[in-house]
Amino acid sequence: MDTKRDMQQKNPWHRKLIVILTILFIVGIIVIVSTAIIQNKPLPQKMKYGIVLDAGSSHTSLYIYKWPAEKENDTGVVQQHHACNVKGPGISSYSAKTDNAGKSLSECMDLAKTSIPDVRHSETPVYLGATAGMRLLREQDDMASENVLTSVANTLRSYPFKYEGARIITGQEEGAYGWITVNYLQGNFQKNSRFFGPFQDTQASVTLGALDLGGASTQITFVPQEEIESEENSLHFRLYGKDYNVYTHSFLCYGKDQALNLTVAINLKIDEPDNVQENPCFHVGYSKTISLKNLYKSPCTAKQKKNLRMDSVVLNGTGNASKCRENVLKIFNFSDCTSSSCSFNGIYQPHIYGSFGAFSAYYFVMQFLNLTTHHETSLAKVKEKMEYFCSTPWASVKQRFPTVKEKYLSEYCFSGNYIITLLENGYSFTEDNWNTITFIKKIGNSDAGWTLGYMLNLTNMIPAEAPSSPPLPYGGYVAIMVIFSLLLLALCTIGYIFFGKPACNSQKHII
Ligand SMILES: Nc1nc2c(ncn2[C@@H]2O[C@H](COP(=O)(O)OP(=O)(O)OP(=O)(O)O)[C@@H](O)[C@H]2O)c(=O)[nH]1
Ligand SMILES: [Ca+2]
Repeated sequence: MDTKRDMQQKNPWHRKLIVILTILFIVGIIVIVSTAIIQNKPLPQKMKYGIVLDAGSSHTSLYIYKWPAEKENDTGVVQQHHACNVKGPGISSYSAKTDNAGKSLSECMDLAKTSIPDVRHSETPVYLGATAGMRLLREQDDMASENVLTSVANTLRSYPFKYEGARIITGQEEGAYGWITVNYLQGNFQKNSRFFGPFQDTQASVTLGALDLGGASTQITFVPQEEIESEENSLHFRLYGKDYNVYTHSFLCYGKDQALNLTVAINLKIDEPDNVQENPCFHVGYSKTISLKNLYKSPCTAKQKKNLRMDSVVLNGTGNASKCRENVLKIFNFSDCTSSSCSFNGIYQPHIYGSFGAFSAYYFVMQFLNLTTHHETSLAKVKEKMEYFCSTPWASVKQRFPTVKEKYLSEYCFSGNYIITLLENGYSFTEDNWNTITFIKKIGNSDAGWTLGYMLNLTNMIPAEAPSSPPLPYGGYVAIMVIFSLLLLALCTIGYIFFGKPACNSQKHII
């Protein structure tokens, strides 16, 4: 009995109960904290997908984008998942056999079907946007352009995706969406764009201008320092709570393929001896016969049509970069400016301002010519390199680059000189601001181009206002939970030490 009483005095039942309760309490806290942490841990994310087909003048590309479903409106979350180059020419080349335009897309569309999970197919939007090649075909033959669009639409509808339309986008849209793409990918809209009470800065963040050089048209888009004078070149955006006034212009016929045709046509002399044109934009030893029917077929060159007795002309390269630029310059008209400043052909352009990203053919050409590292390459150096490259005989060029497609290789001399002329004489870039241009293909994993901006806009993924509060990052959440539970534990221990013991003692007395 004494031993039992001793035991009871040493280890009274309520003391045991307190210990058990404390253990249960601590275990409970651990369970609650762990559950809360696990619940808040980003679960395997549900991804959404979108498909955009860029039906350009020279070829069609299909882009698949993906983004986490819950973060739809955060900037910078949409990424390129996959890209596919359609075999064959652009859809406008199928004007005589319009059924084949749709068929040409099947291979890439089949690929899209396998690269997007089946369960997502029905909710995945698919858009086709056609650019300058189709704008020209519509000018030439409205019916044929309609038939081509019907053909591609029928093919797209035959897939399990959510068909959202096939249309010719305007040059203004092409410029605008290219600008949105590069700035979205650069994260420029995100910078300082969260909404913190009434003090949000509505001043637009610094953005990157967009230079796009296609086969049939070219776009320039940027936020100028001065006010934009012409409404038709002006875009107003409110993105993430900031206002942007953007200048854009698309020059139809000034893509590099149409510009080459235009340069040949303008420099063609009626009394060309033996139907031969000495052409400084091609290498010495290079010779190419072009049919005049083809040359004048496009609305871009139709106005240049001369009364020639011959059917074709032979272009014989003379390989001279500065003479090439003199020839190219003739396709630009620098008179007839009715605004305070113009680029060319009487088109208003504010002064060049800020930094630029130049993509598409700007990149293909400058990358091949090794002229993309502009920080070391001045405009004078670029011209010097062009002089050397163009004067290299065609046989040597071919020998040096045996794997490069002959069509591309033969045109780099023209293309490089065209790019210099367009940027320097057309848009008024100078030696001083040449280094503000970066030649880019991709930003992160995504290609620079208008397609991403087009999809972001059509799926309403860029909100006008900034998200109201920054979400707590996962790490921060874990830290807060741990600190909170440690505090609770400390309080518990203190409580037990100060109040638990006297309570035990007093109970001891009672018993
Ligand atoms: N060197 C080189 N040239 C290319 C390559 N891909 C396309 N091009 C050429 O670059 C020019 C522009 O190509 P894109 O930007 O695809 O033009 P596009 O979208 O078809 O034409 P637009 O409808 O005017 O935008 C065309 O003359 C193409 O033939 C490439 O990989 N290397
Ligand atoms: Ca293009």
